[in-house]
Amino acid sequence: MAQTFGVNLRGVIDLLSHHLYSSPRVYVRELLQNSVDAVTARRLRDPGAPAEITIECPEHTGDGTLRVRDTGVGLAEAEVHTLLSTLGGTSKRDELGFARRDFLGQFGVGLLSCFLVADEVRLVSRSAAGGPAVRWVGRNDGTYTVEVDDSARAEVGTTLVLRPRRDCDHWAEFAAVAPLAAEYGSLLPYLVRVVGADGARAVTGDGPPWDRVPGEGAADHRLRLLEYGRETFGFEPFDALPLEFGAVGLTGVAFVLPAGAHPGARQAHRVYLKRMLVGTSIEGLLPDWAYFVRCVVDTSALRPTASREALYEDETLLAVREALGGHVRDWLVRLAAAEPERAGALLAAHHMGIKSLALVDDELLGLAERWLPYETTRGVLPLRQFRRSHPTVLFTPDVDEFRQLAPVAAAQDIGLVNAGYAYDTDLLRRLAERDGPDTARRVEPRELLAALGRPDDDTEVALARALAVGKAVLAEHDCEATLREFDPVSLPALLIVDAEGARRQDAAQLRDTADPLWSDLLGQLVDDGSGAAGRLVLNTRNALVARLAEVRDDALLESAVRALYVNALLQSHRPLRPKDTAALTGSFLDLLDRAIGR
Ligand SMILES: Nc1ncnc2c1ncn2[C@@H]1O[C@H](COP(=O)(O)OP(=O)(O)OP(=O)(O)O)[C@@H](O)[C@H]1O
Repeated sequence: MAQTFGVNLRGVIDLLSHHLYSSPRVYVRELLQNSVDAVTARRLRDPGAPAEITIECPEHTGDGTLRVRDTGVGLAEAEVHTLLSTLGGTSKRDELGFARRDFLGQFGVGLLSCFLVADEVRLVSRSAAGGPAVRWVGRNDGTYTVEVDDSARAEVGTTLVLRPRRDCDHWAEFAAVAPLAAEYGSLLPYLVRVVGADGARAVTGDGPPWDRVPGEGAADHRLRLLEYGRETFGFEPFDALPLEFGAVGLTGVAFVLPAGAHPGARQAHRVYLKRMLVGTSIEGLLPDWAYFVRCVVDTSALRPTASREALYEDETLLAVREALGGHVRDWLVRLAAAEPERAGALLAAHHMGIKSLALVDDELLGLAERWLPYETTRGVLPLRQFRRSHPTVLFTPDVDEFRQLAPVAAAQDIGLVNAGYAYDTDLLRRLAERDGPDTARRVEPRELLAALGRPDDDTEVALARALAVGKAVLAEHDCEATLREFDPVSLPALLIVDAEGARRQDAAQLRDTADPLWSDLLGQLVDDGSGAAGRLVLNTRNALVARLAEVRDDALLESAVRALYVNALLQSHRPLRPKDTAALTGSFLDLLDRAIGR
């Protein structure tokens, strides 16, 4: 026979009240929300009914309690049992169990948040549907009492009373409650007042601050939005984009950050659901690439999690995210057309997000090409400008490789673009897909070698000996020496290592240190390749290299070639292997010794 689960009430209440919510502060929100929903329910039947919610703090009540009074729909005796005293019991779901769109609550647990600050909650209520007034007392051990007392309350509505535990006194004080009520409820459509020792303070105002007030011009509205953004987020917005999506009942405003935000920075949006604040650092409202935009929105379509501290990740949230992302993107495209200079500055400030979007969006690809600055051999330029002088964009997918090759490439008038930062290589590949394979191509280091001139025969003969000695020395480093004449003359040697060669070098290094099993495997990798991994290109235009022709002492030649090799290796920013470090120390000390000894 099927049996039903037993429930440890105290445990469940403790779980829901203490572990669902992140802070006791939310009890203000939950009580406010219940009163708002009660007023809404009453007004659905009687649009002219009063709509007032008053929170009276202990400074006003004088007996240490906090009271929340509303002119809502009230509860009859039977409802007190089924709704108020039943965990998960709620009047805010329809027959099919779906949350009703008019109401803020839906889970039937919010009232338990009172037990974050009090052990007992009292309530008196009179239902708009008629019947006598009722008193209810609920305790955190899961017990409650109900009594009908028609004299308890004359008007329709509800008053909830709680006496904070001694350690929670401060949560009920006016100084805590008024700011909390204002934070959560300032946009609520009914009058909400908090009463302290000095009288009442209304926390609700004129509705969403982003709404255009009657008679307000577009320019004034914009200035007001910018001011609101400044106050809310503490930065001077680059721009403010009004948001309005009727389909998901969303209104609000998006603020664009002025300077570069970190792409990994958390998106922190201020989100209201049906005019009640959900949180000030809600994530996931915009696509990741739009990390430089912060929104304040109110929506009726999104769902909160049970704690009401985050948004439920559902289809609607996906649709909202896509719609908001599209809006920001369209704004960017419009800005680029109307105010190109401004757009350029903005794109440069947020290039990471724009680049990631450009990978999947042709229009943004165009903007990125036109505006985003790239490091090139002709200086820092947008790609479109670079392409005017170099129809084929040759790029290096690695920053170090660019640093090493750029001076030589520039001197030969070969245009090179540094595509070593995030998204750059993929972006250039997308350009090539869009405009044809000749648009952009990864430069092969050996290609650069082919562009460097060969020295004349006399120079080759004069340096043949140095080259022969160098060959033996460099073989230890899996490198070959070659003579070329090129600019800049100040550069004695250039080390060209292709990716495949570098891989073999790494494998060889590992093989020397790895255990036998790996050594075998790595050995195959190393043996697969043909020829040396690197090429030390000696610049015959350089005076030092030219003077190697006069050196007769082989030991000195060896040290000189070693020193040139290590110097070129350091310039390429590649890591030094142990034998490279040994070559650096050995050649340096030998040359120093010779210099001092002379
Ligand atoms: N001030 C009030 N006036 C009238 N009815 C109320 C009041 N407060 C609570 N209730 C009734 O008690 C029920 C349970 O309230 P509770 O706050 O626990 O959950 P909820 O508001 O339905 O959902 P949620 O957990 O999402 O807040 C409500 O659905 C409502 O019917």
